[in-house]
Amino acid sequence: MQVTDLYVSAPGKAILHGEHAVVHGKVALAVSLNLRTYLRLKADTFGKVCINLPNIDTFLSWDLSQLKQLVTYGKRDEVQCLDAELVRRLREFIGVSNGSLDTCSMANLSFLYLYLSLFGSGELPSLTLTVWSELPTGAGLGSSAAYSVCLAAALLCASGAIPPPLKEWEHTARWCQEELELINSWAFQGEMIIHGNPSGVDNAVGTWGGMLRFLAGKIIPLSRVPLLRILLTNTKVPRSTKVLVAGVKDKINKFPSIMVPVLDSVDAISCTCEKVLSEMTCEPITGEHYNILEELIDINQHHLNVMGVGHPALDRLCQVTLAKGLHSKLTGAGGGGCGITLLRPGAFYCAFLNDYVKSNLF
Ligand SMILES: Nc1ncnc2c1ncn2[C@@H]1O[C@H](COP(=O)(O)OP(=O)(O)O)[C@@H](O)[C@H]1O
Ligand SMILES: C[C@@](O)(CCOP(=O)(O)O)CC(=O)O
Ligand SMILES: [Mg+2]
Repeated sequence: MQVTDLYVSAPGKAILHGEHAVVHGKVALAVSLNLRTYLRLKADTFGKVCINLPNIDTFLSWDLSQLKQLVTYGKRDEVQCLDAELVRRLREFIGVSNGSLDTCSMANLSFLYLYLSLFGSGELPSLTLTVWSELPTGAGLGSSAAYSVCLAAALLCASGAIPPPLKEWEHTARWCQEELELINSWAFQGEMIIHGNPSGVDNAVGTWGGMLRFLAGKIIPLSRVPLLRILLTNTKVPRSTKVLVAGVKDKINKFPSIMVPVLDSVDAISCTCEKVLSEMTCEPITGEHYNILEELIDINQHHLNVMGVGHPALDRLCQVTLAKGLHSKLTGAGGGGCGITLLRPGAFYCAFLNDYVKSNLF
């Protein structure tokens, strides 16, 4: 089977409010970043599938004849849950245990899962896939989702399920809503392999971009939002979303009467933030709007510490920025990774920021 060469890309994201709580059915507000993951798919004739992942030093290839033995059915259309048997066979094939957090194994597993699910036991195409990113891997900016969205979009195009992103005579093109939903649902499968129990907010931002409200799988684009200046700081402390999400679940199971109100409070923070943002688009922006946004950031950061996903490096970010009157919280899964700091309009902060924050700025 011959496929056509193509390029796709997907953005990373920052969660303003609602990380972790969103996994348990609460509201999250998230926005796409101008840091993207890019994928190039090239057709080959060597009877192999090759994957080049320079960000994680992974360059691998598999013979199509080996891969064919792993599937026993046709293309999968049902994309609500993972095919546990295929995951088990793939784990055995690449030699990775169920509890493994190895970056490279997770990236390979999600790629092979999507490739084999989308092409099935029919004719498997020989291709080389190269994926590279401007996003830091494993730092809370949704690199796993941007990776999964790129894989899903490229492999769906290659399998003919959706049209190619650009035709020769077009300068820009858009997939229709139905096609984007298909990309999103397959990207969610990739996230399930990497995260274990994702909410779906990251792959939704990776697929649609912009700012959105996410609640239990329901995606509402927020088109009327004020321009906010947000500083991203990477503590460079490595962590795994999968481990952090599982830790929060354990805590909820252990102390339901203590943790459920915390999740409800995060939900209320997201809703209040959404309301303030909407007010800021229809009335003159005042210092009071910023005061509320800053208080919400502080309260949420405390809640995230209660959930057990803080880190001394994130505390340091909060202290250093607060000394300059700025408010910060972690973004994404926490445990290290990145934090966001809200900047007020019209001020030049950079010169005042401590070396700790300056050296970790994007
Ligand atoms: N550019 C990339 N190339 C290959 N794999 C990637 C890339 N970006 C992310 N991944 C996969 O996503 C995992 C990180 O996901 P996660 O822990 O959720 O962090 P993040 O906050 O960046 O999404 C990596 O271990 C890797 O398997
Ligand atoms: C913690 C969580 O809310 C966001 C995780 O984001 P990231 O993988 O750390 O970029 C998990 C999820 O929503 O699936
Ligand atoms: Mg992730």
